[in-house]
Amino acid sequence: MLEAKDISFAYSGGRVLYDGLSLQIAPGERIALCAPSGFGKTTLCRILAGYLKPAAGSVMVDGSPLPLRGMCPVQLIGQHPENMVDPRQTMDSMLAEAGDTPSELLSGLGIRPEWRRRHAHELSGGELQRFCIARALACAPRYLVADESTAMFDAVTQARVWRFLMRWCEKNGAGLVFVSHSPELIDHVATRTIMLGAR
Ligand SMILES: Nc1ncnc2c1ncn2[C@@H]1O[C@H](COP(=O)(O)OP(=O)(O)OP(=O)(O)O)[C@@H](O)[C@H]1O
Repeated sequence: MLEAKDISFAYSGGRVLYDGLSLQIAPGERIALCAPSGFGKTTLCRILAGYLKPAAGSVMVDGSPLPLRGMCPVQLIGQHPENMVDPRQTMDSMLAEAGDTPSELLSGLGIRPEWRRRHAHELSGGELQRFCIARALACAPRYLVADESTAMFDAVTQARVWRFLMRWCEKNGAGLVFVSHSPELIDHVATRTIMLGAR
């Protein structure tokens, strides 16, 4: 179980985004996080994956806090892949950090072999995002957090990537938390919806 317990958070000088927020995500669930723009969906995604520390409360996986180092069981796929990679690394060396990347991950995400020798600036946003997704999955996470992660793809690629992600989660018993502004996508993917700010 991925559990956020009594989370409170405000950016320095900003308003309180949550005060005592709790949620639980079971393995195999696919949760859509919904709220109007600016309510703190991205911030919550970053807290759930250990990128931001809440002012109060905790994030636990199966009763243990997220590890301070080593592979995190909650992997974040962000909105801006260029912020998630080291510009000095080729895609192959970036992937190597996650250990061996199974070839079916690369083929399933439509990654072409010739892209692997390139640096981030030599790829389109969508091509780079496929590597970020591959790296996240190669870490064998228990939970995936996808923050508007497919908005840069054309409709066909978006459908292909979601089909792949849903199958991967099902096969590996992983839970998924995702943010999207598309009601169609939420309808298609989510097993449950959480409204941020709902009382
Ligand atoms: N690093 C930061 N420092 C200060 N304030 C921030 C920072 N990042 C985000 N904010 C503010 O925190 C609030 C929540 O931002 P967040 O990106 O989490 O919202 P969101 O619900 O994901 O929005 P959107 O749907 O537009 O992507 C916003 O008002 C934003 O301006």
